[in-house]
Amino acid sequence: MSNVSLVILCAGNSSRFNQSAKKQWLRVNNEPIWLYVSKKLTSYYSFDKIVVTSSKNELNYMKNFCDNITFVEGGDTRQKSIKNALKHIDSDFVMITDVARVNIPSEVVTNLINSKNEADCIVPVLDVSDTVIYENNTINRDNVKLIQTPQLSNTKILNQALKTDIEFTDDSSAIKNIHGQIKYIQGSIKSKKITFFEDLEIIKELPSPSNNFFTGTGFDIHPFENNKKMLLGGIEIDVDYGFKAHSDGDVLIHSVIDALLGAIGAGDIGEFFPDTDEQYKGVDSKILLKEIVQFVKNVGYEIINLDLTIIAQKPKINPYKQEIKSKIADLLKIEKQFVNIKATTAEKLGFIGRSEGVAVQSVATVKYYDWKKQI
Ligand SMILES: Nc1ccn([C@@H]2O[C@H](COP(=O)(O)OP(=O)(O)OP(=O)(O)O)[C@@H](O)[C@H]2O)c(=O)n1
Ligand SMILES: C[C@](O)(CO)[C@H](O)COP(=O)(O)O
Repeated sequence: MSNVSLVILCAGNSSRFNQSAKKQWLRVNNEPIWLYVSKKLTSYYSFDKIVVTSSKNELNYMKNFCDNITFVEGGDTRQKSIKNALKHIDSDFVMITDVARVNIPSEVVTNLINSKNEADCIVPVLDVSDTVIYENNTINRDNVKLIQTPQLSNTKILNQALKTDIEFTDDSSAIKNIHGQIKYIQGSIKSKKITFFEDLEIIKELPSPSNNFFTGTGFDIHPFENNKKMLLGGIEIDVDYGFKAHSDGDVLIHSVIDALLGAIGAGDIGEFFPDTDEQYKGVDSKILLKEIVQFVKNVGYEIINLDLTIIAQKPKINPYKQEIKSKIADLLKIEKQFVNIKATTAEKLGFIGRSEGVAVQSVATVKYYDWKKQI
């Protein structure tokens, strides 16, 4: 046992990166950055345990990628995410890093490990080579250091240091606040963090996302219910019956959601919006689809096209096809030409043939967001 655990902080919103995909979900070949970073750091050193913090809605999805990482829900701030992660650490030392420092060199990790008994927190820093102005006055740049991650802390002392309401921007500042001992070691320009879109330059040497296309299928059925508004594909259908359901019953949108989740390997609609949850009672399915489209994009995909088959003895679908296409294209934020709708009866066979309900089958295709093309 090495007595050192690794925490990769990955629960941020990536708001300053300002792209449809979050920075932690950019792909290197088929690997999201967070997994790439985790594999890289664990190739340098044999950590006791690897903990990755995740935002609440990405936590279950992350678990689909590997079994040797403990995934922990992050908090509203970096520091709260660290506190949550520390609850899962039982080694004496913990190395904590930002996920967006993608190119950390092995020497930095080795130097941190080798210094672990020399202070309460070991911190890689960089000197500043430009002139520095602070509140309009030029100050001695030799006194200015840029603090990086990973930082290696004594777990007990870090836990103690974080028992505060003060929000620190890094672990060493919290430890310094309780008069812990800090040792600064040489950082690396290669450890620079991706914060803004322009910072993609940092990873331009890494392989592009793979050109793979991914497909997913969706299927949903709802029975009719009299005297209810019918919503299908996000539009109102002019009949005096609707669909029986926990939500608004939009069987087409539910099928599309499952196809999208299938394409990105994220399970099914019930895992995101359980039909036992009161908050989804009567919910507008367009809201659910918007949330899923956002999720698909956040975790690093672009939607290519959608092909739908509506199986209905009644109502007649043809008069509504164009309007449904426009609505779905708008919700998916793709061009209308990439949404296809087919309708068929069930030839009077079975429950659909007896006009008891409608089924919709969908196929969605997605590909990775290509960050390299954006540089
Ligand atoms: N509540 C939070 C906020 C941030 N982080 C992580 O802490 C690091 C801080 O880096 P930063 O560049 O600030 O990431 P974001 O918070 O995602 O970026 P932004 O501030 O632009 O939204 C990142 O690894 C981020 O995922 C976290 O785990 N939990
Ligand atoms: C921890 C850190 O990376 C050290 O420089 C930095 O403080 C993180 O800052 P951010 O505001 O979360 O980008």
